[in-house]
Amino acid sequence: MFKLDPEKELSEEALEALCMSGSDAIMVGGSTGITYENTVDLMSRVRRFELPCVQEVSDLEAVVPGFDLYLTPMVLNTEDVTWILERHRQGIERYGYMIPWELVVPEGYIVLNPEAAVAKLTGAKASLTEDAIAAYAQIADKLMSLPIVYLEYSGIFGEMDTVRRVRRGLEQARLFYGGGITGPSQAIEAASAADTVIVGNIIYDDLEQALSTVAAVKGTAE
Ligand SMILES: CC(C)=CCC/C(C)=C/CC/C(C)=C/CC/C(C)=C/CC/C(C)=C/CC/C(C)=C/CC/C(C)=C/COP(=O)(O)OP(=O)(O)O
Ligand SMILES: O=P(O)(O)OC[C@@H](O)CO
Ligand SMILES: [Mg+2]
Repeated sequence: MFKLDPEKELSEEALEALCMSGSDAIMVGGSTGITYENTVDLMSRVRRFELPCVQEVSDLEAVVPGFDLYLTPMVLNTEDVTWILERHRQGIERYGYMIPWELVVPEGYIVLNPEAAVAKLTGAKASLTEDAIAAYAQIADKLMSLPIVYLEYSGIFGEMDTVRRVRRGLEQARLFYGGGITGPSQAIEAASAADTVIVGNIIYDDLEQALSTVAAVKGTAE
C-alpha cells in the first residue's frame, strides 16, 4: 500500500503511475500539515482510478467523507492519552451520527523511530526492547482485539527479526509494517515478515524505486 501525504506535492504523472502500479490500495495521511482542503484534493485525484482509497485519520479538521475506509490510529506506546483515546472521543462527540462505523477500522500503532515526526508529535516512548514491542503487540491483539497492529518505523528500516517475532505472537490482528522501504529488496524482506507493507517517503524521493516495490512484493518482478 502506498501512503500519500496530502502536504506534499505529487505530479499527475506520478499519481497515475502509483495508482496503476498494481498496489492494493492508496492510504492518504500524514502526521503534520494535514488539512481538509489538501485531503479533499488528494482524495478526488485518487478517485479517478479504481483502486481502494483509505484515509488514515490524524487530524479532526481533516476528516473527509467519501473514502472507502477510515483507519484510525491509537498510539500504544505513549503516556499521552490524547493519542490513545482523547482525540477519538472528541471525534465521536463532533461527528456523532455521521460516522460510518462500518468503515472505521482502528490501528494499534507502535511508534519505533524516536526521530520521526509522529514520535515527537505523540510523545511516543519509541526506544523499546524487543520484549516491550512484542508485549504492546499482544495488548493490541489479545486485550484490545484491534484488527491491525502497525509497526511504525517511519523514516528508518526496522528490525525484521522483531517484526517476525511480533507477527508470530498475533492471533487475530493483521500486521502492518511501515518505515524506510526504499526499494524492492527491503520491500520483499518486510513483506515476508509482515502481512501488509506501507511505502511512504520514497514516493517523493525516488518514484521509480517506490513503484518497483509493488512487483517485488507481489512476486511479479522480472
Ligand atoms: C464523518 C466521517 C467520515 C468520519 C470518519 C472518521 C472517524 C474515524 C471518526 C470516528 C471518530 C474517531 C475515532 C476519530 C479519531 C480522530 C483522530 C484525529 C485520532 C488521532 C489519531 C492519531 C493518534 C494521530 C497521531 C499521528 C499519527 C499516528 C498519524 C498517522 C500517520 C503517520 C504516522 C504518518 C507518518 O507521518 P509523516 O507525516 O509521513 O511523517 P514523517 O515526517 O516521519 O515522514
Ligand atoms: O515513509 P516511510 O518511511 O516509508 O514509512 C511509511 C509509513 O509507515 C509512514 O507512516
Ligand atoms: Mg512521511
